[in-house]
Amino acid sequence: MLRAFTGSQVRDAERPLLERGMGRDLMARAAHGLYRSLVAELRRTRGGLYGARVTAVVGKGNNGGDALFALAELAGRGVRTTAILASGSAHTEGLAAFLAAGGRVERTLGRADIVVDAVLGTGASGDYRAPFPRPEGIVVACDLPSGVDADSGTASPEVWRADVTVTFGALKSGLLAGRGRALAGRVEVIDIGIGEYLPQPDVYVLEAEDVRGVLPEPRDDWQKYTRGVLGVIAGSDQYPGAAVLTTSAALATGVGMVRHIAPESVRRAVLAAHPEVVASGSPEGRVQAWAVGPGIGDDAGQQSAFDVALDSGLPIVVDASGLNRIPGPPLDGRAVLTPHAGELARVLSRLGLDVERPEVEERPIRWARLAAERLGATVLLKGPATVCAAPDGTVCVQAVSHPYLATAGSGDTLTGIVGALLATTSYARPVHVAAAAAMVHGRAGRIAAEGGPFGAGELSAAVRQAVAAFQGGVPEAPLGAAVDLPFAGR
Ligand SMILES: NC(=O)C1=CN([C@@H]2O[C@H](COP(=O)(O)OP(=O)(O)OC[C@H]3O[C@@H](n4cnc5c(N)ncnc54)[C@H](O)[C@@H]3O)[C@@H](O)[C@H]2O)[C@@H](O)CC1
Ligand SMILES: Nc1ncnc2c1ncn2[C@@H]1O[C@H](COP(=O)(O)OP(=O)(O)O)[C@@H](O)[C@H]1O
Repeated sequence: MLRAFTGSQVRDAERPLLERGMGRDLMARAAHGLYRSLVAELRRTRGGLYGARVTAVVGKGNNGGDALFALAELAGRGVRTTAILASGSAHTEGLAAFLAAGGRVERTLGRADIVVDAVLGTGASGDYRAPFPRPEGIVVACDLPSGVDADSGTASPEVWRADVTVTFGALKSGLLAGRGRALAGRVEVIDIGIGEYLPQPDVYVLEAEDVRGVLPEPRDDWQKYTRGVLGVIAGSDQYPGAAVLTTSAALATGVGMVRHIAPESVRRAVLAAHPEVVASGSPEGRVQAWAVGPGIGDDAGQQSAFDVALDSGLPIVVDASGLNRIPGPPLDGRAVLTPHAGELARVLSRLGLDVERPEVEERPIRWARLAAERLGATVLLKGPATVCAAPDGTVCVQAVSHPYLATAGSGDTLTGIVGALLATTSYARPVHVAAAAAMVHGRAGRIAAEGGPFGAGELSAAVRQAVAAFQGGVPEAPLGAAVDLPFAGR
């Protein structure tokens, strides 16, 4: 599991070392890490350092200092380096090292293979105005894209989109969610030796092996009931397709049985697609978990089935119109709610918090965490990155996804995946179940996208492949020191 921290958590972790006079060492490690990333980027894009030009736009703080020392190292390798002092002054020692190594200070952005954005890092406050429009070529952000808030991921309008962000000490929460995620590009974390001073993380990111730990491992002694039965309350005469999508996804994720509750016409549609489903008009028979809400609209029978499911005290995932029917807090700790930003804004408004969809999109971690704490349930907030928050404040952010997932019915698929995992993994925490489900869904989206755009009806086939890939332990992306945040800003 990767761990991410707020900007102030990282600054607090640096403090004991700064007090011991190690500030220069920390900056040297950060600068050397940035230098190495720039070398790798130059090798990747132009085959080597010979004849390369790198420009840094630097602010007056330590963020600019990091970049000046990094460029001094590059200059020592023969790279032509220029710096633009965005606020007229710069970190004194950094500038001296840069000039001594042959770097030049300019006023305008000329041609460069890479432009380093080092105006502001964790010391940013208030609105930021970039000194120039974003250059066309490769931008590498030093610690954070200047103007991105390290905690929330909110960003001033003019922030440059980075191709790569080289961040120091630890992954920052603001690079995982909100606009910060889209602006950061690929994120590389440089260890500067503050690990032992870091507190409890602000946010976690599940990796492939964590997802494997949540997925049930096939066992010889399984039988369909012990493996896990999922009750699905989905679909109505108005929205029959949602029931097909939810049950398809649950079956593809793997369950002992799906019991489906819906009006007759919907049951017929589900049975035509999946004859193995056990269907009835009202909740009956035992289940280990419930998936409730997709396509139930205002169907009175489905709504009272929902009440039965809620009263059962079993693990439950609630989506779509089901979210309008959740009772006030506290909910059962095993409940998982799966709103998108608009739905979460409505849920929060019912709790007396006046918030609109754009605010939720801007600070997804904050609002998901607040909703989970207030409701006493796990909240899975959907969007380009999926934020899963537990009532105790634990948050997981999963960014493996594909923009083609933004298609009608893709959320119904996710509900089926969450439901299947709730029914079959009694040992995992709901917040980890939710995050693992988001990973399966996101990876399925990527697999499906290999063949071009798709409708949600085609997603379940890819869900099976995603589950198989996680069970086989195939890493999705270079996770660990480098965090791949796919499609960010592209
Ligand atoms: N603290 C440390 O020991 C280390 C810090 N490091 C680097 O230092 C950075 C933090 O350095 P600083 O605390 O000097 O802060 P920054 O370099 O992020 O910027 C602070 C300066 O920018 C100004 N400023 C703030 N918001 C602004 C805005 N919206 N528009 C214009 N100017 C604004 C401030 O007045 C201040 O002078 C980190 O991001 C990281 O890059 C690294 O060198 C590792 C070690
Ligand atoms: N831009 C995007 N990039 C990647 N995934 C997205 C994006 N937008 C939405 N998603 C994902 O697609 C799904 C959409 O769910 P939802 O909005 O509930 O759709 P529906 O209600 O039509 O089923 C969610 O899992 C969400 O995280």
